[in-house]
Amino acid sequence: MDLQRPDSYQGGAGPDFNEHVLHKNKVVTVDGVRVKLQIWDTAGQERFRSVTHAYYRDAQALLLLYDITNKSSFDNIRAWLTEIHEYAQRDVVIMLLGNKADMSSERVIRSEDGETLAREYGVPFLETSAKTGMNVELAFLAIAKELKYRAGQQADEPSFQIRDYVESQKKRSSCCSFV
Ligand SMILES: Nc1nc2c(ncn2[C@@H]2O[C@H](COP(=O)(O)OP(=O)(O)OP(=O)(O)O)[C@@H](O)[C@H]2O)c(=O)[nH]1
Repeated sequence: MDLQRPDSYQGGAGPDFNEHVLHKNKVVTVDGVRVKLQIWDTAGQERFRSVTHAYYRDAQALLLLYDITNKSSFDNIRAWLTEIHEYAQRDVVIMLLGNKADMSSERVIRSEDGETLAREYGVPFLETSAKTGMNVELAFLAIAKELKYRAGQQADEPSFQIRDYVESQKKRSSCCSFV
């Protein structure tokens, strides 16, 4: 399964474009099936928004990250969700991630605030740390499971609920960092 590069991308958006959109592939094994995710890491800055529209218009899934030590990054999430509703596919899989969970001494956004926001928009929520790896694999695995489920959905198959799956699997930074 691929998160495809948008058709509109012809490399013609100028040099800034490539500097601010990082592309990586990640292969996740879901129930014995290898799922290839094409990941586009778009810059969050306002001035690159016109570029990012093209990316999330064709995306199958979007991971929205804020930094738990940075209130404005959290406050910006609502604006991103509004943009997504305007430009992304109607059934795009969205996940909210509160990153830098390892930096508990500098935390300004409580885990509950992330959970409340995610609940309001009906999206799964995880706190992650790119530094320690906490919940990072889980985030990609949950997305891959959801996309694989959608691609091969059988009428008699029990439905996969990404929010329930994430809730059952997640590790909380407050209690289990030694696990
Ligand atoms: N401690 C800690 N540092 C992190 C974590 N994730 C990213 N960083 C650091 O935070 C800084 C910014 O990381 P970036 O990945 O460039 O952040 P970004 O939000 O993608 O930045 P833009 O793409 O410019 O919007 C870097 O110094 C990273 O090493 C994390 O989970 N924990």
